[in-house]
Amino acid sequence: MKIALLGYGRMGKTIEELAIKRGHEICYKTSTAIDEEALKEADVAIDFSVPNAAFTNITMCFKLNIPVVSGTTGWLDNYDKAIEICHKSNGSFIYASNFSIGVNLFFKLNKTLAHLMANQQDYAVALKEIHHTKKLDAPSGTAITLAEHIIDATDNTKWHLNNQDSKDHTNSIGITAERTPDVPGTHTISYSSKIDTIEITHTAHTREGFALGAIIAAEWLKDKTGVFTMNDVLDSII
Ligand SMILES: NC(=O)C1=CN([C@@H]2O[C@H](COP(=O)(O)OP(=O)(O)OC[C@H]3O[C@@H](n4cnc5c(N)ncnc54)[C@H](OP(=O)(O)O)[C@@H]3O)[C@@H](O)[C@H]2O)C=CC1
Ligand SMILES: O=C(O)C1=N[C@H](C(=O)O)C[C@H](O)C1
Repeated sequence: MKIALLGYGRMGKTIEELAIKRGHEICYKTSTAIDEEALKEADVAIDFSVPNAAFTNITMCFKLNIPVVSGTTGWLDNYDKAIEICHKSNGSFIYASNFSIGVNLFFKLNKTLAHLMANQQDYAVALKEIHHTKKLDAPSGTAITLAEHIIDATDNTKWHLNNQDSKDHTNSIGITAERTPDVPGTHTISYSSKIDTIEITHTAHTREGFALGAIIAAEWLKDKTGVFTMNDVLDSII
């Protein structure tokens, strides 16, 4: 498979290494605006760029009819617009806030725990994410996905970033975002009462899990048309 890497930073480089080991070719890589002629050569594009470039990169792939997998976080205000363009141009697209298989299993665990805790009024839920100091967005995309899944199962109606504002936080899940050098990504959900705390944590030891999941998603998407999620990919491989 010929892969174009849109964004050649920490993730782009890790994907390149693993993709070559899986027998793929990196036919194009960029950390700036796309060269359309070069991108046209690709069977699939993988976008791990920056929040303000993701929408342009993704919609360029739709225009050129290249299936695209995106893991870039912090651009989701434009997600619905991207989906509309994808459908109109008969494109192929998967976005995930986290492509790691382990995190996607952790998403399922989080949903199950949220359902169990839904009627336990003595417990307060909280979310914490820790990432490296180079991360541009906070909270992480993964933390937002985890919060959204808890909101779907409980009385909580929104989330907020702790220490950022003093608005009304009734029925809102507080997310603490900590930045520590070199941490690939750690997410914890805790339910605390006066008596005890129930806590689940996913700790990424390296970026390989994110990269491998994105490549598996790209292999899966290559010959399909439509908008998919990582759940669609996992349902077919687990
Ligand atoms: N979904 C998932 O599983 C995961 C998602 N992520 C997300 O992926 C994104 C990238 O993470 P990471 O690799 O660590 O970040 P990096 O900063 O290491 O890489 C981003 C790269 O994108 C480049 N870039 C800037 N503008 C453009 C453009 N217009 N087109 C293409 N590339 C551009 C940057 O170049 P320059 O440095 O010159 O600006 C940089 O090389 C982040 O949003 C992060 O949150 C990360 C890990 C897992
Ligand atoms: O920026 C990162 O590094 C990561 N970003 C993603 C996110 O925002 O959730 C996924 C992973 O946690 C690493």
